[in-house]
Amino acid sequence: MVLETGEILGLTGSTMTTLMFFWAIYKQFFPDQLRVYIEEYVYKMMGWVSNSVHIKFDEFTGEGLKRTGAYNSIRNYLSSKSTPCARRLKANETKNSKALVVLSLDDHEAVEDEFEGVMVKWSSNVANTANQSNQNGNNNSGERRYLTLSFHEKHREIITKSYLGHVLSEGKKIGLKNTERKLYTNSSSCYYSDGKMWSNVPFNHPATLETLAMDPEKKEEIKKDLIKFTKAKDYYKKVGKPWKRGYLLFGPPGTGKSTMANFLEYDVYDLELTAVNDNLNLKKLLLDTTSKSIIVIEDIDCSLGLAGKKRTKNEEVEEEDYEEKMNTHEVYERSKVTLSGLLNAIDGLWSACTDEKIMIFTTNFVDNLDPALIRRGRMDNHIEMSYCRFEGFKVLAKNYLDIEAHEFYGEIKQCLEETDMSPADVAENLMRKSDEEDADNCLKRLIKSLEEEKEKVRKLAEEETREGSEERKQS
Ligand SMILES: Nc1ncnc2c1ncn2[C@@H]1O[C@H](COP(=O)(O)OP(=O)(O)OP(=O)(O)O)[C@@H](O)[C@H]1O
Repeated sequence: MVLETGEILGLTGSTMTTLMFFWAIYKQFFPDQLRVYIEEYVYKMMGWVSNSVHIKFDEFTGEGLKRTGAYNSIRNYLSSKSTPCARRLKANETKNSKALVVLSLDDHEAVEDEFEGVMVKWSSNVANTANQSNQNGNNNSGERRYLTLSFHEKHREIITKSYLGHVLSEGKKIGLKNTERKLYTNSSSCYYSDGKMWSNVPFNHPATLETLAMDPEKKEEIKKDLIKFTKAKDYYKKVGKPWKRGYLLFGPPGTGKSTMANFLEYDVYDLELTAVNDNLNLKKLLLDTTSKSIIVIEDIDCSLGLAGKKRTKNEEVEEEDYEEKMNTHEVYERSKVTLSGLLNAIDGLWSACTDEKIMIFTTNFVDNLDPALIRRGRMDNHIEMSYCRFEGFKVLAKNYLDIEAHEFYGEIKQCLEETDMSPADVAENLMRKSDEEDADNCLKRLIKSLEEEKEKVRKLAEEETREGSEERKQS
């Protein structure tokens, strides 16, 4: 029997009407709670008759209070997969995000993904749970969202052992990239009024490794070292070391030591040691930092007082005496963090509690530091930030004046070799004082300033020689 087109359309129409009728009855007469059970049961039955495996990821934890980290990571991962191809996306306004809205898979929408030649399907689902709500207000309409991963039974091993780990770690990375970076600071009262140990502000430092004036080879080395570290999770695990790296940046003021903390897209914890009450609080503060973060302790020689410095015999005795008094609460006026407290905090057991930590210590006087503090393993990489030389100057001229060559470059090169000027001072001279000021003027100002500096040093040296010879005469 061959059906005419009209008959086919009629048949389809009446089937659709019947289905819609039953659907309306089902929705109207079955209580929400019962519908959830029925839907889950049907879902299970489908699993029995097909070869597919389904894994469900709920949006909220069992108590319904907190969105699960896994759900967030998967949502981020799927956002990157679905944005270019899914037909229906949802725009979510999220706190602390760089973008105004973050796109994700809309409810009842699905997207396919491929991993090592295996195809999987992700779908975004909603179940009605009228009486369940949570305190976040995100789910107060009584809807429970979940993501379902479906794949063929024969790929169970690769999916559970490799694919899921891949999705979670990629999603976490995407989340971090999308999140606004923060700069954290600690306070002397230990806890802020909101009960937190750190307060934070959005951190949008414009400096990058590219804009930093320093020897290009050294810059490349640092870049490679940082990138190697960020990818070395498995290596650190294999050799049994916590995944952390310490950098000691030393050199004169204004050479970019503090700015260096900016070179990974990580949150920065600017730890003010003088505001830390004691060793215990230092540990608590460090435990309260997140993974993938940079902890900066500036001017470590000044922050720790005597404790961080190389000591003479007398000073060692004084220090022991001080520590004893400190334990009996007799002195309060100095930073109460001791050298051993700091060493413990850097590489004690706590340091294995969170992953991917970078510690940066800066100092103007590296020779003053106790060798225990800066030994390799604690401070893995010692980087000298030095005065501005010609290569560094070229970077600054490009940044500040948009020029790559100039007739004054020869003269400037020579001056920079004969004079020690910090990149901060060179940059200050190159900064246009008005919109109209041209590059020639800025470069002339720099040359004048370099000449003056050279003259100052020459006079100082002369004076010192004179004083030396007078002393010799007298003795
Ligand atoms: N190497 C550099 N390249 C580009 N700009 C620099 C460099 N060094 C310093 N500057 C400029 O000088 C400012 C101060 O630099 P920064 O605070 O990083 O120096 P520092 O070495 O930490 O100084 P201090 O020892 O006094 O803390 C920076 O904001 C930046 O504008």
